[in-house]
Amino acid sequence: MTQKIAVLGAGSWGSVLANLLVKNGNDVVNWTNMEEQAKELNENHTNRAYMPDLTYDDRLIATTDLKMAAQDADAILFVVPTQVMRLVAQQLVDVLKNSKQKPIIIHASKGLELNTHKRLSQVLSEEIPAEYRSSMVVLSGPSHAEDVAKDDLTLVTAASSNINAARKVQSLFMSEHFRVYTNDDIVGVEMGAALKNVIAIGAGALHGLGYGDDAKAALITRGLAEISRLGVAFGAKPLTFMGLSGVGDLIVTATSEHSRNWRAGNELGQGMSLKEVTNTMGMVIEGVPSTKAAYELAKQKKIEMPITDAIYDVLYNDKNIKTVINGLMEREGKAE
Ligand SMILES: NC(=O)C1=CN([C@@H]2O[C@H](COP(=O)(O)OP(=O)(O)OC[C@H]3O[C@@H](n4cnc5c(N)ncnc54)[C@H](OP(=O)(O)O)[C@@H]3O)[C@@H](O)[C@H]2O)C=CC1
Ligand SMILES: O=C(CO)COP(=O)(O)O
Repeated sequence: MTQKIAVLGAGSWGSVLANLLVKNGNDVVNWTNMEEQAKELNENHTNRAYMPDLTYDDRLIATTDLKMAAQDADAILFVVPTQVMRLVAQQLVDVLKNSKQKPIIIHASKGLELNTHKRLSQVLSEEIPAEYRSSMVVLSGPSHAEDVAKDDLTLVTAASSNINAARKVQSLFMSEHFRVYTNDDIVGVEMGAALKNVIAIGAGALHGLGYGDDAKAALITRGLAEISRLGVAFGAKPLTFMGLSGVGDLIVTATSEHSRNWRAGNELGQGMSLKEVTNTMGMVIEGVPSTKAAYELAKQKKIEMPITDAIYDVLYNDKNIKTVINGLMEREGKAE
């Protein structure tokens, strides 16, 4: 049965997921806060600032009217940057109060909220009262908008404590190019998603400085150990970090030139300042705020995260990258 789906956020990932959902036969409205962007998507079927090479399906409708997008929707997919998720959820509540049904709330963003350190499903649950939603599902995994836009092959995870809701989301997104697994560990999936961006900045920096494959493999492996340690301290299942939303997403983000986090690290490694990097990226670099949130969470829980500490020092204390790498290598010998 055709489902009415609102996709909130029309950046690279939001617009490409909206396009996928349309191609899967759903009625999809993509909400953006920019009039010009909605007009471009509706009239030219392009979104040049974010996905310059893609022509979108002409059945995709874009709007700046949140009520038109989300009222009476079967599912609402949030794909806005982490730090504005709460704001957008607050805007949505009035629309939901007047809706005839309770939608499934899904998000596909990756990060931790600054100050509260909360996961995004926690933020959404706090802002959207349970009486206005049916369930909460997280979509995550190794998935670059650039690859999905080309109908390359992508495999992700739909995580929820409500397995029926995860299955419903699985069926909404599955296509011959896009395969979805279900998972019941929402904590592990969200922690893996947020923390891999931190390690990807480090991997990009190693590349920018000219380090070789051994160094990158070591960073990814020891980075995964840190991600798992912090995630497990918050109740995640250790095995989740071995799956698509864990090591899978870490591999793609820490090695792909499509990754904004990897590219940010690469530019830092080549000597650009963080300000220059963020000003020129034109898209959200989630790993920057998530590094701060992860650093503070680790301190709170007394979890040892030397790589995260080192990346925090580079981003927030203006430390030299080579100096922090030397510091990591000179730590006392340990058992793996
Ligand atoms: N790109 C990808 O391949 C993937 C991204 N993700 C995740 O998806 C999330 C979104 O990323 P992505 O699409 O890449 O980001 P982009 O930077 O491409 O797009 C984000 C969009 O959100 C808009 N936005 C910012 N603030 C608001 C607001 N208050 N209300 C409405 N819209 C707003 C931005 O507008 P403006 O530019 O004007 O600020 C922009 O259009 C991130 O958490 C990311 O980690 C996950 C998997 C893959
Ligand atoms: O999450 C992603 C790939 O799975 C996208 O990562 P970037 O935000 O670094 O581009």
